[in-house]
Amino acid sequence: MRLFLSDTFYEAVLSLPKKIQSKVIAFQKKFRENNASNGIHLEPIAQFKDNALRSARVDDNYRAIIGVLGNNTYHLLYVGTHEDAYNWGMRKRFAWNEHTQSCQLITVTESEEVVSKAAPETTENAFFKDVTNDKLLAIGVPQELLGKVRAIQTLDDLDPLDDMLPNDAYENIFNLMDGENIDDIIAGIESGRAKANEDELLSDNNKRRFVELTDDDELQRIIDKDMDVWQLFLHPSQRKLVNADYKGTMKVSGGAGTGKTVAALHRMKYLTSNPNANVLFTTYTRTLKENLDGLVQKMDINRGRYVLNNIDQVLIECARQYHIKDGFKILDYTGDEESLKLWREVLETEVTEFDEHFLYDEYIDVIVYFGNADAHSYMMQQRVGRTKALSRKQRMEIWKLVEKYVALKQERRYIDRLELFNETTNYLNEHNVRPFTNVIADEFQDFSNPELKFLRALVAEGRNDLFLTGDPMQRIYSGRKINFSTAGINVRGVRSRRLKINYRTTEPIKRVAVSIIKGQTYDDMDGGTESTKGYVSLIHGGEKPQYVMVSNATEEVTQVAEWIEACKNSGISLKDICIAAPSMGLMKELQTRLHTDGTAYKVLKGTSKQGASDGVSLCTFHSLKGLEFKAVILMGVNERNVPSKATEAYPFNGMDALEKKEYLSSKRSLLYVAITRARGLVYMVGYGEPCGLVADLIL
Ligand SMILES: Nc1ncnc2c1ncn2[C@@H]1O[C@H](COP(=O)(O)OP(=O)(O)OP(=O)(O)O)[C@@H](O)[C@H]1O
Repeated sequence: MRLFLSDTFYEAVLSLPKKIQSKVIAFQKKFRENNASNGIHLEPIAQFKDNALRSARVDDNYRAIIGVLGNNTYHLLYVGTHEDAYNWGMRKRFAWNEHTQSCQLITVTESEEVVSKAAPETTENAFFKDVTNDKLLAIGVPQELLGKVRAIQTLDDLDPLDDMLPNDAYENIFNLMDGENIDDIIAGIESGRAKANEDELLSDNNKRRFVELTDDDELQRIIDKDMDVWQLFLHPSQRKLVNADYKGTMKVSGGAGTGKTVAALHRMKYLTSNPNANVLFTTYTRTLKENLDGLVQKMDINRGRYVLNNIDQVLIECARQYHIKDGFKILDYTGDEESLKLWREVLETEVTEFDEHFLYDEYIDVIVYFGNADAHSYMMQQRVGRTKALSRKQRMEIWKLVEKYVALKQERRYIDRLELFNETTNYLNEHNVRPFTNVIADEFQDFSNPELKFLRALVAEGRNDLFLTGDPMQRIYSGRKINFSTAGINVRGVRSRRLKINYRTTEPIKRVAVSIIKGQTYDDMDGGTESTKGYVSLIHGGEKPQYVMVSNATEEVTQVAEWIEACKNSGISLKDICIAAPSMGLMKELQTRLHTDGTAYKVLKGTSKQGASDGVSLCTFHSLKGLEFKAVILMGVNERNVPSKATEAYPFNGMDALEKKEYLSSKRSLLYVAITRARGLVYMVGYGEPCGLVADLIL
């Protein structure tokens, strides 16, 4: 007998009390031993519309719903109280789809008792009037729903079908309506089918929702380890990416919540199955690294085969190991005024039109960024992103000042952060030292070119060298332009893939998030543009995000307090709620209010969490990156803090056209990031001029 566990069953088990979970494990063992035994009561139920579905007895109160395929293959589909399980089973059909080689669950509504097998005539306005039935079947549309699919005219007609259609068919239809070519979709399905002589039940397409329980204790192990759904079930597009060998680098992009980090984690598991592996998993910020720590531990990976660190720590350890700039202090403009001080010192004895800010930026953004080692290379350098044009004479003058600055730094034993990246990269390349066998980097959009070059140098060029995951639409640090080719990383053509299924947010949240970035062009970081097409949300239904404008800060706080109360009343615990604002300063009054109300909270700042661990989280929009919550409340959402257009008011003073464009784009991305952290609810509030990016949400 073969027994499969479905994602729907696993999610249902996880929501049951521990005592019942143990009973489900015991039931599963008994079922495997002898499913015909009296205690199991495996039987069809008269109210079920599908003969392939059976009920089985877990205990007096609980029932499992089992899908039967052929004589000897059973699928655990759902478990719940007697009433809950029957209600579930009454609305489902379970079938093997030969086209996609996967089991499908179709939801039938009350009125769908009799489903027509024949597809009606296609009307003139039908969206799929030029698509043949064969092709619709090939993308997973069940025969019985062909008629309904054929009747679709606009995306709004797809909405009522999202519950009814199997998930894979829904995604494919959405992508088709979003402009994807049907033959490409069919090719994707084809590649997820089992190869000749392989077990069809173990095709990538089927493993997305069904894993085989190969021994009696497997379910127990899965539950005991408190495995998350993403650990067990991978989308075929994720699975294909992570369990493959590549000639070189692979870049994986995708909108927020499309499972890029999950893919990166599974990739690490795959690569560390090699006993000689020494894999680096890195990301830009320390906060993200902290979040990843917990996830990596869940993956049960051999500790000796990987290093998990944020990029700065990798640099520091590498420089220390190879004695690069031993004893030097690292300067960083954002956190340290020291480099500006050094520039001022250089300027004390010079007469020049350039000030320390201009020189600092020119040095870091051009000379260090592009690794100009001498005057000649600087003279020839294209100054991408810099707006002030420079004559040859001015460049010569700057280079002389740079030489003085570099000498002064050397004397004081200082090094700029990005410079240390360059020096360490040069050392690794010159000595052909490659500390890692493979490098995985998450959130690639945050890296700068010197950091990417460093990543390139950490691993020998070749098979499975780099695996980069990220989303150009989430680039929230303006001015940090990257280009893979310039960094020596080849991600052209087949070496770039996109993930499209949003596992995190509901469809209404995703729609608002997409509307924020729609119509914008995003650099794919390799000379092209990133597509914003084909981004399907797996979680259909749910509340539309709300945006409320109030008159002042006090009313804003009152509104937030009301939303917290509403969340609590609908069963969301405080730790699943996050309140974020463009800056922490905007949340002072809220903190006082939370104290008065006795609402527990914690402040997330960098890697630290101060306050009640089970309280509401408070943080800035920036700190929301990489996190996720059931409910996200955003404060301070107005045109001043999150501008949609360039006006001379507010923060634009002194910016040139390019800087304004970059600034606006980074604010857009920031709001996109903030909204997409929510799994279920998004509330926004502000006072003053409404933010143009979401103004249409105001009722
Ligand atoms: N195959 C899967 N099955 C179930 N859940 C998944 C799967 N892949 C991802 N998820 C869930 O979707 C959510 C988003 O995943 P993940 O963080 O990997 O996305 P991401 O693309 O890195 O997101 P972002 O760019 O917004 O940070 C997480 O809750 C994750 O557990």
